[in-house]
Amino acid sequence: MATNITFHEGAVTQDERAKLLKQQGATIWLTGLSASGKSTIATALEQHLLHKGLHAYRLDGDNIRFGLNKDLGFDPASRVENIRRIGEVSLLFSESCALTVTAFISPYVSDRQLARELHEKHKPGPIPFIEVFVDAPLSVVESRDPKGLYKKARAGEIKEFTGISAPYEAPPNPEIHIRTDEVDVAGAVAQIVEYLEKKGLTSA
Ligand SMILES: Nc1ncnc2c1ncn2[C@@H]1O[C@H](COP(=O)(O)OS(=O)(=O)O)[C@@H](OP(=O)(O)O)[C@H]1O
Ligand SMILES: Nc1ncnc2c1ncn2[C@@H]1O[C@H](COP(=O)(O)OP(=O)(O)O)[C@@H](O)[C@H]1O
Repeated sequence: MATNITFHEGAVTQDERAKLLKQQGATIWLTGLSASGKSTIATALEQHLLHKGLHAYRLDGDNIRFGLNKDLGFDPASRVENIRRIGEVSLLFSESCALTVTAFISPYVSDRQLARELHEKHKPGPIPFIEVFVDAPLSVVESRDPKGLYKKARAGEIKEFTGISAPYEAPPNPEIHIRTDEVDVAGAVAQIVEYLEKKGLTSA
């Protein structure tokens, strides 16, 4: 038996897509030093949103630096290109109405600003870009050192390591500022979810 297809005129608009999927997309852009808690918070946030029935998707080193961006290292030009591509990919996911959570150091203000502009100047309408500063002092992240990278960086075994021998430019005006040396993971996720709720981004 032939499948009955209903044809609709023209290409789907952003508003139609959001109505059909009962969800608006947004990019939740986590930035911070290595071991500040980006991946831990992004994973917990993704879980929370999915269990609320929302389409959430996390982009982090595991699915980007080992795939799309496996040609890139950690010199300044590579980091710029890394963040440029991630900005483009997160825009596509958010355009498809996902709540997209990115977890990259993204050390330069100018690159995060370019990612923001890509979302805010999006045609036919802006896509929310929410910058989240995942913040903890260097002394704290260095004492966490879950992968032993700070130790290696101090020993000179890793060159251009963020916070030790490469710069990290803190966001001067993030939408959300989380101090992970003061709040636990649940508290951090709650801070982001409250913001999303206030902006009407969590009502499926
Ligand atoms: N030189 C140097 N500097 C910083 N980080 C390094 C470096 N070499 C490897 N790593 C590991 O790569 C992770 C950071 O990748 P990102 O894509 O987030 O970096 S960036 O945004 O392009 O700066 C980072 O992971 P996280 O600890 O999850 O942040 C490190 O594990
Ligand atoms: N409040 C917190 N939020 C997130 N992670 C925390 C917090 N307190 C301690 N941690 C720990 O800090 C480490 C952060 O590692 P990770 O999430 O991989 O950071 P990043 O992705 O920024 O490199 C984890 O071992 C995590 O359990």
